[in-house]
Amino acid sequence: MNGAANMDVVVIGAGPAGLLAALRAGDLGARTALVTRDEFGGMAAHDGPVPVRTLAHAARLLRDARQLGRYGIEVSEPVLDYPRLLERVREVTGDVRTHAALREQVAMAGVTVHEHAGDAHFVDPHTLETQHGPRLRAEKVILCSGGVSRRLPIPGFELTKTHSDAWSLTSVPPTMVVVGGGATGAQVASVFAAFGTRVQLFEAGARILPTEDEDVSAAVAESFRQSGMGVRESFGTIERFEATPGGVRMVFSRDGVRDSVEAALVVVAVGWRADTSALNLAAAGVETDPRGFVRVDTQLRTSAPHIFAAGDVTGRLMLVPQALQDGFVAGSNAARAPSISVADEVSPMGSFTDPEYAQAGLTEAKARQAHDVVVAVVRFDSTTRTLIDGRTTGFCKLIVDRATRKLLGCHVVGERAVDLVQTAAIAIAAGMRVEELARVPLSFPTYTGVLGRAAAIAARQLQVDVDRARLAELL
Ligand SMILES: Cc1cc2nc3c(=O)[nH]c(=O)nc-3n(C[C@H](O)[C@H](O)[C@H](O)COP(=O)(O)OP(=O)(O)OC[C@H]3O[C@@H](n4cnc5c(N)ncnc54)[C@H](O)[C@@H]3O)c2cc1C
Ligand SMILES: NC(=O)c1ccc[n+]([C@@H]2O[C@H](COP(=O)([O-])OP(=O)(O)OC[C@H]3O[C@@H](n4cnc5c(N)ncnc54)[C@H](O)[C@@H]3O)[C@@H](O)[C@H]2O)c1
Repeated sequence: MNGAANMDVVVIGAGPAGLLAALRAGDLGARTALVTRDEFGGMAAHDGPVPVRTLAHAARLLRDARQLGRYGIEVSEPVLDYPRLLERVREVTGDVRTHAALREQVAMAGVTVHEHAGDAHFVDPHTLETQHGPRLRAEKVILCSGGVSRRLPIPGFELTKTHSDAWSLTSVPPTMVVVGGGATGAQVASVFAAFGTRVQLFEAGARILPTEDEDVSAAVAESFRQSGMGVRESFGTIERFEATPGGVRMVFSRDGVRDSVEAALVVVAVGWRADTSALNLAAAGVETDPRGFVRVDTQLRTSAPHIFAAGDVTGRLMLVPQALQDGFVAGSNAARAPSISVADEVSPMGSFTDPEYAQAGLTEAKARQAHDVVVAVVRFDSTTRTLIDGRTTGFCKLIVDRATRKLLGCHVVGERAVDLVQTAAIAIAAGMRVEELARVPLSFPTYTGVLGRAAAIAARQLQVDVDRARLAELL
């Protein structure tokens, strides 16, 4: 109709959720089209984890270089050439794009891909138009349009930046205020502090990283402060932003007392909202929840029965592995009668700050709400590998159910926290008892060994397998 190509399934957005949704629908034999505003890979590949992790890697290299003297290696003070670092970021995102296995698989599944199509929007519940691409008629639609930084309705907000502006800076700013101490804000603050920027991190809530275990928030804040970063929690309410000769001033107040802070750059990272403004969801009868995310049921069906949604646009756990799982579920359910649901699986997550932090399973506070728990903590200043590497900041905390002896949660601050926590996630997913984990002869001396030691300490507290567990306590 009206020259529109007829498809069984149209997927909007080629981030991780959209790629998996299109691949799955194509694999199941549905005539599938994938339309995306810009490039294949979405925010994840071009503006999120891949480029930000590249900046974080540069920050790590600087840290490592500054440690060389401790190991008898004399070099001059490292100097960062920011434009060259951005070249490296472009090279990495290009390589990831070229080698993305999903591109080939999507093509092999017979999916028609429309890259750089501009914004897609609904004309009616089954018809979509794109700015630069085709008009499509779809039996089923899967919304995978991701999210964008939340804006604050505050005078002068247009003077502020987001993490995305890192890609267009020509040099490292001398000073920076970061507003919002969640995963994005903490990462931006940590990376630019390592690059030599004097950073002040402002968090409205009582602690930075509010979804992490309380001990993790406290330890990361303490490390940030020790490194010279200003960390202001419960700082009050922002009144306005103003331009100054040297940058931007943020005026805020707390308990009736007005204060201000000024920096060359103010970066705001106060959360993520669904990227739905261009979609004209009203024409399709798709409802959003009070936070503005697309409302879905466990089979990822929206309020319109033939339209599904997956990934960040739903506002559930906003991470790449979850986007991929969502994509699989939505692609399966769109291509055939809805039959599978999103599972409530253990979701390891963490961030590449200095120090790194990561979690799998429940925080201690949440675990205590429903379980009688045993908690074992191993500090990084007492374990062999961390001492060898001179990385003695941090800890590994294991939370175990006293009755079942199963692992409920693992929280790590310190070097390689994100990798260490993966092993805990495997143990949690496998339903291992803590003494079983303590018995695994982990390699020595390793960061994962710290987890073995925490498991051994917990087993001793539970008085199980005490003699064998003692072996792991050497790690
Ligand atoms: C700074 C930062 C760091 C992060 N680090 C990590 C990390 O280390 N690990 C991790 O797991 N997660 C991380 N995340 C989160 C992760 O990037 C997201 O959870 C993930 O990208 C979500 O995938 P998605 O497919 O839902 O959406 P996206 O990756 O956002 O893709 C959505 C795509 O849809 C397109 N689109 C939007 N609207 C339209 C339209 N109307 N028409 C056509 N196309 C449209 C967009 O242009 C985009 O290409 C990070 C996020 C940020 C911001
Ligand atoms: N490494 C990673 O895995 C990674 C990195 C970045 C983002 N992400 C994902 O992206 C999503 C968005 O992350 P985010 O950090 O942008 O948002 P977020 O919602 O996780 O954190 C926003 C922070 O800003 C604070 N805040 C809110 N309003 C404020 C205000 N007016 N002034 C000061 N502070 C205010 C909040 O209390 C919170 O701490 C998260 O779900 C996260 O999982 C993941």
